[in-house]
Amino acid sequence: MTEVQVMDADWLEFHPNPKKPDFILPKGAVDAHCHVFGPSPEFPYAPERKYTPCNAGKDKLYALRDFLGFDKNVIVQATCHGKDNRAMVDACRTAGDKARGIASVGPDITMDELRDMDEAGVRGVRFNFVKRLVDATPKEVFLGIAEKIAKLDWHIVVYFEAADLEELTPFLKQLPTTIVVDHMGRPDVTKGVDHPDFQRFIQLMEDVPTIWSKVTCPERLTKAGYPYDDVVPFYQAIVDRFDDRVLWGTDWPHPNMKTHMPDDGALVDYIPRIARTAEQQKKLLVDNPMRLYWAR
Ligand SMILES: O=C(O)/C=C(\CC(=O)C(=O)O)C(=O)O
Repeated sequence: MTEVQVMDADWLEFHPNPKKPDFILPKGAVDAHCHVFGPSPEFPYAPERKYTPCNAGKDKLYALRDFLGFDKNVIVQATCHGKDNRAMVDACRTAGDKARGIASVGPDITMDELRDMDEAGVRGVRFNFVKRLVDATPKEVFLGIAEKIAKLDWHIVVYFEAADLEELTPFLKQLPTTIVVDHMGRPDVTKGVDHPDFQRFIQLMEDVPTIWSKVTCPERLTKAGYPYDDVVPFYQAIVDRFDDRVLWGTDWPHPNMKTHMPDDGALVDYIPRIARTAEQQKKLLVDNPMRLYWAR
């Protein structure tokens, strides 16, 4: 019998009717960080998951894409689906050239399986180090996966929290591909841009020209709450230095938000505070994601 997977009691569902953004996105803009959840039971959540979300399938994602004015999506495998990439791959196939994917795979993945995903639009894997989301994976396992995916010219998305960066740095420097760091490595924004923890991240991007950053998730990083003023200097510090290596995304459907659910239209309106010039905005929303995900 199919198990009914009920969302967690404290789960916050995505915004039911976001505002139409005032900020007009440049033509061809890419939402380069979002997820699909299920829908279960068609795409069941993984037994090893740490949370059970609401269903948030491809149809809803693509309706939001069109409503906000985006042209394309990059769909990142969320941990609630473990290493079962079917929902994400199905969403990519449905969107055709309008979506790319980031998978989560184990060490036993074969080159044939990777090639199948590549044909569907997958262009990378995600290594997750956030302890509340996943059980730890040995670094040698990640290095083995990195060697395989490098053959397909994929890249690696890494998700970690600021406190873990120092320990992770030698590992990141060993990875053979481009690396994209989720949400600027999740700085503690109460410490300020000049704190050694955030300066360490800036220094890493200075030292390693293949490291990119997503300038995403003010709703997650803020301590002050909406309109997320406290996160603005962090984004500007990264975008002003590395405007060729930054990506932006909604993070829809906003997993594990506990304080509030952001309005996706208001998140789009926040973009001009992250990237202040039209040139920076075009790089962030069009040129950079196109170079990384749509080169072929
Ligand atoms: O959207 C995100 O990046 C953030 C997540 C969830 C997540 O990534 C996952 O489950 O894979 C989080 O911080 O809870």
